[in-house]
Amino acid sequence: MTLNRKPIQVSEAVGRVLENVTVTATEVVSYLDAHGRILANDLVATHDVPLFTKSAMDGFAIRAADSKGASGDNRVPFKVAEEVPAGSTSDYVLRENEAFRIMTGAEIPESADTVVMFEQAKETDEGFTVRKTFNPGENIAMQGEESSEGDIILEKGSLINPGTVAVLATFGYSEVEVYKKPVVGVLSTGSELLDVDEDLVRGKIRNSNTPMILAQLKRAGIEGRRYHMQSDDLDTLHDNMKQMLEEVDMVITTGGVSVGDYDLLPKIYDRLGAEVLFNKVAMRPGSVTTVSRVGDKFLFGLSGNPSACYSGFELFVRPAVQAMMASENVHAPFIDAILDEDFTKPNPFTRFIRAEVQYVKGEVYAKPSGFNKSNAVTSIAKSNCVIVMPGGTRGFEKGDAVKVMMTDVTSSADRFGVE
Ligand SMILES: Nc1nc2c(c(=O)[nH]1)N[C@H]1C(S)=C(S)[C@@H](COP(=O)(O)OP(=O)(O)OC[C@H]3O[C@@H](n4cnc5c(N)ncnc54)[C@H](O)[C@@H]3O)O[C@H]1N2
Ligand code: MOO
Ligand SMILES: [Mg+2]
Repeated sequence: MTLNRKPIQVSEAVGRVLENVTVTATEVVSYLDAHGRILANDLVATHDVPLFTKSAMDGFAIRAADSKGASGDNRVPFKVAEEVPAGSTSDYVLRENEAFRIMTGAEIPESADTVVMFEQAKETDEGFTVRKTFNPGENIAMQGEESSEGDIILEKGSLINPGTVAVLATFGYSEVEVYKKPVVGVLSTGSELLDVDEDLVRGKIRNSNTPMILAQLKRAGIEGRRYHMQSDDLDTLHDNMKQMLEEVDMVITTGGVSVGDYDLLPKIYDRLGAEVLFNKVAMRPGSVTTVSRVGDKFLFGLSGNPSACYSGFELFVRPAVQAMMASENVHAPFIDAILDEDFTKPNPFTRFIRAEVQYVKGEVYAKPSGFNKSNAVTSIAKSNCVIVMPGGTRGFEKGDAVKVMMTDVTSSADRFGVE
């Protein structure tokens, strides 16, 4: 184990992780299970949308020419010849001043070319009258106006969102080829750790990292596999991790990556013959975060301190998981915000501060979410983002511009966004 590790910049560390990604194989899933997955092929339109020229309104379909010259003083009368509800069609050919009573979504019969909304017509015993000249195409959705058969609607690598699911259904794709979700194993190390339902005893604490990471994986759309936490015993830990490597595509451990007598991960990477991509990053917290590789499998050695562990996941694991599924957009959104309270500590390394973003009158404010040391756990719970302060900077003051990495886009303002 080397005590003098050489720190690399965060961006370089992220880059090294992404360079080493192996994309997962693909599988075919039901369109109903496809949300959150990544398309393995271009999604191609199997027909025009709209599929046929249809009424966009409830009203009357007429020949526009028949309304010529209509005005308030000279209302032009129409007679209803047939009804066309949505889902029905008609081959009836309109004669002069005849109309279809037609509903939104119904196919426009060949002989009609415009639709008079109910609100634009005055109903009479025989039909209705209009008070203006209609142009062809009014209140009509034209076949193919949105997209044409053969169009690429979404490219390979796109995230399947609820709209994509609707597109799959539109085009009759009941199944879709997507990239497999990596199988991710999570193992916390530390002889001080107890399980959630164990009684606290002197010198011990409950394991909060494993469940936190399982939740972070869930937020990234992955069902992680929980491994039972391990004491700091070299042989057992080694054997367990070797076994894990046979069962999963990616191993996440927490704790034991620093330079303490019982920080065993460096020795285990050695024994496993892992290629260490980096073991020191110029960041706080989580400077000892270590990422290595055995074959095409990543081992993420996250720091044991909860805040460092959390940030390490968001910075390195989340993009890696996305990239393994061939996502085009692997990074969290970074936004500009106004710092909402003084932060006086200098930042020799890039600093990540769990924080809360709020939108106030069109401005974005970010405020540290409480006690924020590496060992903090409560500030993670109150955060929806992480403030990034570049290395080599002095303290920041309230009102300064800062960069913010969003972690939780489901968080929202306390009021509805429009009056
Ligand atoms: N001589 C030095 N000592 C330390 C350094 C250093 O550079 N030189 N770095 C410090 C920093 S910074 C950090 S961060 C920690 C990293 O420690 P490890 O990643 O080796 O993690 P552990 O030693 O196992 O645990 C650290 C801390 O976190 C608690 N912990 C661990 N696992 C969990 C868990 N699953 N749930 C909740 N809490 C957990 C553990 O009890 C310790 O308090 O090293 C510093 N030391
Ligand atoms: O690695 Mo530690 O979390 O920098 O404070
Ligand atoms: Mg340690």
